[in-house]
Amino acid sequence: MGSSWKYESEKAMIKPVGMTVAGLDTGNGAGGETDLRVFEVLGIHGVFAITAITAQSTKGIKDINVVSSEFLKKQIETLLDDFNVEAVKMGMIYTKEQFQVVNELLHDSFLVVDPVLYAKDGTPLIKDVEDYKKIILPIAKVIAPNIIEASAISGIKVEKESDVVIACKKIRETYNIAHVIIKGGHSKGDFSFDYMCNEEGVYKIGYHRIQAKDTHGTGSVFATAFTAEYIKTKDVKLAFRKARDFVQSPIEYGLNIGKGVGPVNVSIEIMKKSMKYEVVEEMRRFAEFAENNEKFWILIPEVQSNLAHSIKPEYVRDLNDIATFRGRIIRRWDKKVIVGHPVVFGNPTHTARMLLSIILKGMNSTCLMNIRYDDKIVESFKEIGYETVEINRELEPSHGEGKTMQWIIEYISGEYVRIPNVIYDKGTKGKEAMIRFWTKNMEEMIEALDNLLKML
Ligand SMILES: Nc1ncnc2c1ncn2[C@@H]1O[C@H](COP(=O)(O)OP(=O)(O)O)[C@@H](O)[C@H]1O
Ligand SMILES: Cc1ncc(COP(=O)(O)O)c(N)n1
Repeated sequence: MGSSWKYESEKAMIKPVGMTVAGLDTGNGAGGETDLRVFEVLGIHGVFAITAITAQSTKGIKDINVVSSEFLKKQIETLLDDFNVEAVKMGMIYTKEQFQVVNELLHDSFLVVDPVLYAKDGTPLIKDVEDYKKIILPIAKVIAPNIIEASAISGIKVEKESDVVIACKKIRETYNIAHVIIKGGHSKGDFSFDYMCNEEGVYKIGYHRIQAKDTHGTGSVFATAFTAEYIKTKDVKLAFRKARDFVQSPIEYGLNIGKGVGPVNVSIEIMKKSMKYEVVEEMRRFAEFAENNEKFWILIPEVQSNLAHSIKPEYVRDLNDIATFRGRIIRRWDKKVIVGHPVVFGNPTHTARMLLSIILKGMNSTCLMNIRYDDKIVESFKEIGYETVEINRELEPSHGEGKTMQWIIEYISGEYVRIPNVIYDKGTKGKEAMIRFWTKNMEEMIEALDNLLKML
């Protein structure tokens, strides 16, 4: 090694390439630059031929500067000359001359068309609509209108489920498009249903409709995710399923930025994954602390302990965002403490449930451990400066397994503005007395327990 080491360039990476032909949204909520982010998140190298620059924010479109058809042609030719473009997503495209360029250069491509007739604020994003229908639609392999666009393209007013299927079939037959997807974001009901119809039949996918304000870009994200998944699998049905699944979290975690309709949160899932990795690392650090501290066994009750640790509280939605040790934290006969790896998310333990309830009450909490009940331990927590609260388990109504932790937190939050960090009960028939201790982060958890153990 040493000076003889050299960079192994043979290991250079490759990625499939997808193209977006779209407008630029200066507010980065929809349009081509959002498509590039979707491609990136889904493992595709995105390239972008730009049709128009919109002066746009969450408040809407103020102006449009159309790129000449000659320059659009230059861009697409330049990209096709160099990259192996496996599929093309098309969003905003404005003039008849631009349609002709696309027809000339991309008629053989796997073209996924998002017919963005109007932006959310009502601004037309396609000027020469009749020419668009004649020139662009017949070369599309897939088209993905929302119900308003589907009505305009098919001439059938799409309101009920049966209208969707009729419009789907009519668009398919009129323009000879292999796969027509009608998106249900603008319809009503508890579920947002999307339909795809092709030669083989009609497929319907429904996800819970999220009561969301910040939905700018849903259509761009769906069509680009579809294109990316098609590039990876070459399977239209699978791409439809995966794209639909992909848009749900970005809508759920929509960004409340700007004064209008905020953008959807494209990178939320990779962000959550990287937060989960940090959680795993911190759990490992905790395990080392617990196994190496000679007095740690003092804290472990008969039922054994566990530590629940979550990603940042504002990102927590359910138990899947909270980790625990699958094998708990165990005190052996010889007082040795063993941490039962692995770290798992979504395990419905008491500690995870209680942490979730505390987080959902708005506390800035990410760690919770259950600790053996002992007067001395409670007193030591007080001495360190933590607020404590005693719960009388006799007051608990009968509500079956799995509800106790939620009940405890409901009960406390009825009495306290801020949920105390130390919550204990002296047990009841068949239930061991227990202390539950939460902190804002792992740093604080380890420091507090270290100090506590020095006092015992
Ligand atoms: N409030 C919502 N809850 C869940 N899914 C939604 C919601 N709004 C839109 N979607 C989904 O987002 C995708 C884009 O749909 P839509 O909003 O109809 O498109 P567009 O942005 O073109 O108007 C579809 O898969 C649709 O089901
Ligand atoms: C450049 C550009 N392309 C597409 C849309 C549609 O997006 P939405 O339907 O979310 O407004 C947009 N507003 N701007």
